[in-house]
Amino acid sequence: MDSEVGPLRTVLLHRPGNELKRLTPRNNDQLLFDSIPWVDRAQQEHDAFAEVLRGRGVEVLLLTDVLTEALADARAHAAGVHAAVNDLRLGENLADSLRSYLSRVDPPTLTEVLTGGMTFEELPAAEGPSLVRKMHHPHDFAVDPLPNLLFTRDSSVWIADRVAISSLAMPARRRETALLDLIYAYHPRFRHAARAYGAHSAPVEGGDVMLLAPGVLAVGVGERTTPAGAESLARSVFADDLAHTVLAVPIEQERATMHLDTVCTMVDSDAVVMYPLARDSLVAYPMRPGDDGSVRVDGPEPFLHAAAEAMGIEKLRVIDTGLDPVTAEREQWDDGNNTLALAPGVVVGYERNVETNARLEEAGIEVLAIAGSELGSGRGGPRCMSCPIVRSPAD
Ligand SMILES: NC(=O)NCCC[C@H](N)C(=O)O
Repeated sequence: MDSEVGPLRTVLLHRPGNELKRLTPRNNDQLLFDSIPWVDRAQQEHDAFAEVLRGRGVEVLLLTDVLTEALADARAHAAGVHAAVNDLRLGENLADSLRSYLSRVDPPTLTEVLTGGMTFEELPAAEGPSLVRKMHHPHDFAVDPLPNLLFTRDSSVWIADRVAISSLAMPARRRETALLDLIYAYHPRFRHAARAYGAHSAPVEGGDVMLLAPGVLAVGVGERTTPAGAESLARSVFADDLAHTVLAVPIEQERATMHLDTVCTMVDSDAVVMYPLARDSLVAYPMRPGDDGSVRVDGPEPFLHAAAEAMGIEKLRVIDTGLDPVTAEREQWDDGNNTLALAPGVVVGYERNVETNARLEEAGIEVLAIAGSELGSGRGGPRCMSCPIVRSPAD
């Protein structure tokens, strides 16, 4: 897979489950949601999203299915138990008894605990007294839920035939990495996939990584991906000969622009949709392989110019969303720029971004509009909710 827009063949999604039912007004900020989603409706919206993809011939893999399949391997099961139990939170005794309980549950039950978490009152009955159990509120989490699994884009990234497990920046998301690691290490379909980059390196999140063209990557650097993360990703893809240029693109360190794909996504082989305010201000630091495994850095220079040059095209077209600043800001917040390309010139977008979608259509881009009133409460659109695994070449 070497582009953002080549016909999408296989994608990894996560149908939201019980982990969303754990969100309350007290924990939603920490768990990176802006409101409390209506879970049944979020599931309906997600099912409709998956149907749109299947209707266009895309094979949809669901994260809980592949996780459960992977957990059938005893080594994966042990790794899953290890990932669920936090000794520092539970203390030695409770941690041991939870480990011993989980090591006996079947794969679907372990998947449920790993994704939906477990509260202290849901812990298996205790054998002896435990200060930890006594002093925690019954609704405290013994195992944290992972509501942001929904955004499969961020936790792993396929570059050519290699998979990079992200190193996630926010504490609420860090354990996602362990689940993806387990899927790619033990699922029969993936266990031979070669790795790029690594989960224990400096933070890089998939929403910041864009495959602009074969051999050319852009990496947003801001609230999530750090300069060190972008540099080591570049080093890793250069060493594996997966890219000749990586553009590090600084973005505002704010919630509204947490990833590069919140302000810019590709809609055609030579075109992007971009938040109007970013259009003239985005810059790039081009990185190229230097001598002896070093990374050469140039710039900063205007992003659009650096991207076109690295892609070997005359110009990277920006679809003019022509919006007034208030509409632009509203639709950016609602993931108007966060489209998922199914093929060159065909994208999925949230229906609520009426103006952005209209401008895309006027520019000849087909927009498959989906409902996202509940899905969007975690601040992510169709690109965030999808991890492409296989795309055909764009041309
Ligand atoms: N690529 C993306 O922009 N993903 C959206 C992630 C939203 C999630 N609530 C987060 O804050 O990480």
